[in-house]
Amino acid sequence: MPADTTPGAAAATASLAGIQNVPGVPKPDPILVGSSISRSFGGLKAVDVEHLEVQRGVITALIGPNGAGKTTLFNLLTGFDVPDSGQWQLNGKPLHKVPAYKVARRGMVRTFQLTKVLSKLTVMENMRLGATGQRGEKFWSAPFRSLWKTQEDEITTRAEDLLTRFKLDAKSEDFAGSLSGGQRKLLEMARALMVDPELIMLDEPMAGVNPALKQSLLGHVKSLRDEGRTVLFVEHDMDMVRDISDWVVVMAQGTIVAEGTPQQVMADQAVIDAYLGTHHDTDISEADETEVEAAADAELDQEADRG
Ligand SMILES: Nc1ncnc2c1ncn2[C@@H]1O[C@H](COP(=O)(O)OP(=O)(O)OP(=O)(O)O)[C@@H](O)[C@H]1O
Repeated sequence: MPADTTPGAAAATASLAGIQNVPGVPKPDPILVGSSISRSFGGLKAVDVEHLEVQRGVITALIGPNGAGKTTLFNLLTGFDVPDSGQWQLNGKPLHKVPAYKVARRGMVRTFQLTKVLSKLTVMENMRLGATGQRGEKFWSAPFRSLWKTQEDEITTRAEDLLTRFKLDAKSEDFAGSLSGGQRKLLEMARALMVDPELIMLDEPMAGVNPALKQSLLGHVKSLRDEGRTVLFVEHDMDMVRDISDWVVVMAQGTIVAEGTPQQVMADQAVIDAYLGTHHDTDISEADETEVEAAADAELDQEADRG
């Protein structure tokens, strides 16, 4: 795999140098800090995170087997669900009990595993909706109409620029429902950028994306880091995790069981244990594959010897 030579990659690696690979480890410049975050559904503790810090300006992957609590943690952090306990801060400001639209205004937005683009609205209308929560609605009254108009123009220009960047400008007036799965993911990412977030959280950005668009999506995620944004993403596609993440956090049964660089994490026994015994549709590492192949070869050799 070619080395990542994007401008943000070297800075991200440098900012993480020397950090211990242990769950909950403090970071030198965390944009997001959370403690004692828990959420149960009936008798099941879906999330039970003691401590988590997300380093600013880097791409962090959140991985773990199905049902580990990754999406639930995303929902809690972004105000789409309410925890049983816990607190967390964005840039040092508490976000606990802050509703989702206000979380977005403060600079943290998320996308969804199943895209939430509105099929019966055009691509442009979806983009404009991404900007709601800005000043517009308050400024509708007559004395402020010209200010409102200025803001509307700014929103349109920003939407057009983002659609061009994500190569969706030709589809601006198409219904979002006519887009492919990958294009919807791009639209969701572009829409999230309407509020100019500092921290963008992507829930399974590669799910349902065809191979041709995958590279383009990876490039877009890296470009977010190049702009100085922080990215936290949930993903099962281990190639993507290996390819673009600077840091990896591993969840299993609601807790964080490992943290580290992709190389450290893929070699971590706790991670391998977390994945074993749980149905999962992706491999863990090439090293594992080699080990499995070697074991199979040895077994065949034994069979041959016996035969
Ligand atoms: N609204 C809910 N009601 C009841 N149980 C829920 C609810 N949401 C999540 N859970 C349960 O909480 C646990 C964690 O689910 P969650 O979706 O957060 O896991 P995940 O790590 O994102 O999994 P996946 O990788 O499959 O998306 C699972 O056992 C799930 O069934």
